[in-house]
Amino acid sequence: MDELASSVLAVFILISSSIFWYSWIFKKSRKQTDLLPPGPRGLPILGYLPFLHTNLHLQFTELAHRYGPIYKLWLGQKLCFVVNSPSLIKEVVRDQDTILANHDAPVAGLIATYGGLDIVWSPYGPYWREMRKTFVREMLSNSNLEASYNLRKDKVQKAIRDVYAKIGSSIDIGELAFVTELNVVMNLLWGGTIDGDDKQDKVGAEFRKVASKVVDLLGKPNISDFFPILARFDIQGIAKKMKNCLPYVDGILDNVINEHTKMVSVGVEGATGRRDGKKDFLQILLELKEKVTSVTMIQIKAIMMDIVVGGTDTTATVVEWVMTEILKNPDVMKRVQQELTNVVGTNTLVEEFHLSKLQYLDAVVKETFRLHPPLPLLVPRISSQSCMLGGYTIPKGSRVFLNIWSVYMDPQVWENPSEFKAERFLNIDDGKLWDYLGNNFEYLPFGSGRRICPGLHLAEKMVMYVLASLLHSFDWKLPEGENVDLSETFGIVMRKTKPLIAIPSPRLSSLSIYRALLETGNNGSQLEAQGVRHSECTHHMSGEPLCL
Ligand code: HEM
Repeated sequence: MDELASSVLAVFILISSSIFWYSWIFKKSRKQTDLLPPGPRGLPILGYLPFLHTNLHLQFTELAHRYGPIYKLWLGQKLCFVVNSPSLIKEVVRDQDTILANHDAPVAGLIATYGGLDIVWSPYGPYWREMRKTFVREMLSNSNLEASYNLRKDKVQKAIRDVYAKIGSSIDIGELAFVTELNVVMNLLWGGTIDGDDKQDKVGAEFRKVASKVVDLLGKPNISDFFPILARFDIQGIAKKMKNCLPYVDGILDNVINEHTKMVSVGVEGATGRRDGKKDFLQILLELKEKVTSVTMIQIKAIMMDIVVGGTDTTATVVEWVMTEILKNPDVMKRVQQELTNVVGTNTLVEEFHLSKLQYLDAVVKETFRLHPPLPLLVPRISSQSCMLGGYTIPKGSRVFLNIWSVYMDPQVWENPSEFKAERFLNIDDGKLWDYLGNNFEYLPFGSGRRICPGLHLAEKMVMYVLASLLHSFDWKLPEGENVDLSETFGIVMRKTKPLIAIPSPRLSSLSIYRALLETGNNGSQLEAQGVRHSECTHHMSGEPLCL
């Protein structure tokens, strides 16, 4: 009933605002017609909104074939531009980088980040610069990433134990990847603060529930974003739902922060520094707050939200797509595993120092980023002033989509673009940069320019580490009679439509896994409890717990 009432209200407001709206567009377009690029026509008031398909990146690429490398379209009240070529993308992120440096913040995103106090949605300026600098220098510096390695390792090894306990049964790879990446992210955030797997798991489970709700709400198209004039009516109730989530997120973050403060006040050993080489991000942020009094607790929480939302679904989705491509191409699986055997051996588990030597796996991940980019339109930008792009005017306040999908599918740029071919990233003689740093405008999975993803080095480590570990410890196959399905669904992150289900079998001998897990700090009874058994060992049969 509520929904019906608000829809009727919406229609009424739509009609009454249409007269005002029409005259506004007319005035605007009359002023700029000559300089605007071509683009598809839409309906009055609604623009092209009713014609949008679910998979926006595919539709935008089809439209590029019709209208060229830059075109315009109205989505409700918003004038949008889609750029589709490396040279135009370069114009956005280099030549016009200050004018187009803002991300176009959705209503739900602003609510989730305490009014846009985070990095993703703050406008380009001194506040954003300070927050980003803090994030990159204080939390994601090489030394801090090194210091937090144990926090990643704990959770990746937990994933190996969990998979080992399910040998021979069907596993939802997306869920495994999401839980693992979220555990890794949460351990990085506050793993040194909350000691003990049980306590961490409890906070993790609470946070997982609310984090997936936040991510889902962020992915929903919201009328308020296309008709800011209607935002206060919140027709789909998305703002209200997000506001309802916030106290839960806040409560969890407050609890963790209080726990930490308590540890410091009662003088728990190492609470203000590193313990066992662990230094979590919360520790770094709270130390920073002591040093820089202008940093507030709300800003700390907003940064934590960026890390959870930015670092989980994205990395987990890539892991699931890589596993999908590997299961579709058994030769690729064989070659990846051969490389793992050569680099890591068969008696030890993967460690992060191995990753830089896994060149073929790196190429497989890069090719997967190209064929299944988590953000095929990156994060849309908004013009803070009127500017020129490709010879056309981009009026102030327009939304600009950077369609990297159309570049990835362009046969002029990539030979046989729809084909999975990891080797193209091994060809170091072509004189091009095939890294994630955003300087090659033909390949930009993490964006480019001053807004490039600051979490890219951490993301690269997390994706490679989880994949290498899953593929080194286990062989994977599809359930009997199943085929690999490649369909995708566009959203805040482009996910697989149908979850990938696969069955693990041990690749290393069980004794090797058992020994390796023990050597890396896991305890014997914990392994036994989770079903990791050193079955070749006769002592095990006689019940001896530590027989190695
Ligand atoms: C596979 C994983 C990831 C992908 C594909 C990805 C992709 C992106 C992209 C495309 C952007 C926008 C860049 C632009 O506008 O040019 C971005 C921004 C951002 N990402 Fe990531 N990201 C990933 C992981 C992470 C992680 C792990 C974190 C945090 C630890 C993170 C935090 C952020 C933040 C804070 C921004 C906003 C930067 C700003 O506005 O200045 N991301 N990311």
